[in-house]
Formats: sequence, structure tokens, C-alpha cells
Amino acid sequence: MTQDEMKQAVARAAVDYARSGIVGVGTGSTANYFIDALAEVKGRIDGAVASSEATAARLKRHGIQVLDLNSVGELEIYVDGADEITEHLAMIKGGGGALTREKIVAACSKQFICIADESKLVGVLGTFPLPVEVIPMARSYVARELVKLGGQPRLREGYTTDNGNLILDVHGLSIVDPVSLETAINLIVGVVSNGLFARRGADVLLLGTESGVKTYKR
Ligand SMILES: O=C[C@H](O)[C@H](O)[C@H](O)COP(=O)(O)O
Repeated sequence: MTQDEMKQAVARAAVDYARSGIVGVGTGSTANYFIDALAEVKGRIDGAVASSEATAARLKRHGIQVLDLNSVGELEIYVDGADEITEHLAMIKGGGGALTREKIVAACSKQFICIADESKLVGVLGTFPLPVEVIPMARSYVARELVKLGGQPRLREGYTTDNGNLILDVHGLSIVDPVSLETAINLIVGVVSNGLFARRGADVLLLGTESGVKTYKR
């Protein structure tokens, strides 16, 4: 099975969790497969909240109504991919730059369903550079503070987030305590959010493997 076939398999499996109401939808190639699969059952949901402009556009192309998060209450589920995930369901996200809106929609959802192919499962987070969204004028200051935390930040060249901010990708981290690091980075003035989803990790992981979709629960 190819990596794309594994992504499609977990995307289809996640649709079973979208039974009714409004669905929170993530960003990225795996989330895109979820949107395509969700479109086939769109009659049973009331719409979706998108975690990025790209996701909103894809949902609309499929005829799925996109709702403003401020006009809806708590969502039943949020479905999204990850760049890395552990068996404890802590994640690095934000490879596609959508981390802040993803974190907001996830925070408003009862259940976070992570969909990923098996290449994303790791023992320790940090091989994938950790994305940190920063207010542009704070870029250099935040970078110096991230060096103090043991990382090597690199500006994502030519990239602006949907919120008009910059991304520093932090290399060289071996994240043995993701909850503490997530908190420490959030405390740096000028940081909007960081790609560690550990304080609020996933509740369910649907992992695409050669032998089928495996389910992990918190
Ligand atoms: O900002 C992007 C998101 O956090 C994605 O969920 C993450 O990068 C995984 O994307 P993909 O499914 O394309 O590997």
C-alpha cells in the first residue's frame, strides 16, 4: 500500500465519526482526503468549520457549508492529520502552516480524531522541525529565546500564515516532555502558538498501516 493509499484509508475511516452536526476540519494532504470522503456523506452533517483558507475553499468546492467558529457552539469532532504523533497521542503539527487555527478549532471540539499514515508515528517528537507562529516584529527576539530552549530556529522563507504572521521552524529538538515545552514556548512574548499539540493531544488516532487501519485511544 502506498502512503497516499494509507492516507485515503484513514480518511474514509474517520468519516464514520462524522455522524451529524458540524464537523471541525483540519488542513493538509490527509485532511484533504477526509474532505473528499466527507463530501460523499454531506447530507448527514450540517456543515463544517475550517482550520485554514485552503480547507474552506476545498469544502466549498464540494458543496459543504463552511461556518464561522464564532457562530457555532462546541463541535463534536475535529479531524486532522499530523506531522508526527506518539503512542500517547501528542503531536507536532503545522507543517502546512495552519497550526494556530487548527489549535483553536481543536480546542472547541469534544474529540480530536487524528488521521495519519504509519510514517508519522514516532517514539520521541522533534525529528520534524517544530513550527512556531510569530508576530512579524518579534521574529528575531523569539528566535533568540528558542535557541535558549535548545532549538535551531529557521524562518520559513517567503511564507505568511492565514493570520498574517511568520513561521519559525525549530530544528534539533528532542522533545521528551512535550507538555512542558509547549507551555514554555507559548510564554515567549510574540509567539502566537506553536505546533506542539500535547496539552490537548488527539483523543483517537486512526493510523494507516500495511495491514489496515489501526485505532489508538487516549
Ligand atoms: O499545518 C498543517 C497541519 O498541521 C497538517 O495536519 C500537517 O502538516 C500534516 O499534513 P499532511 O497530512 O499533509 O502530512
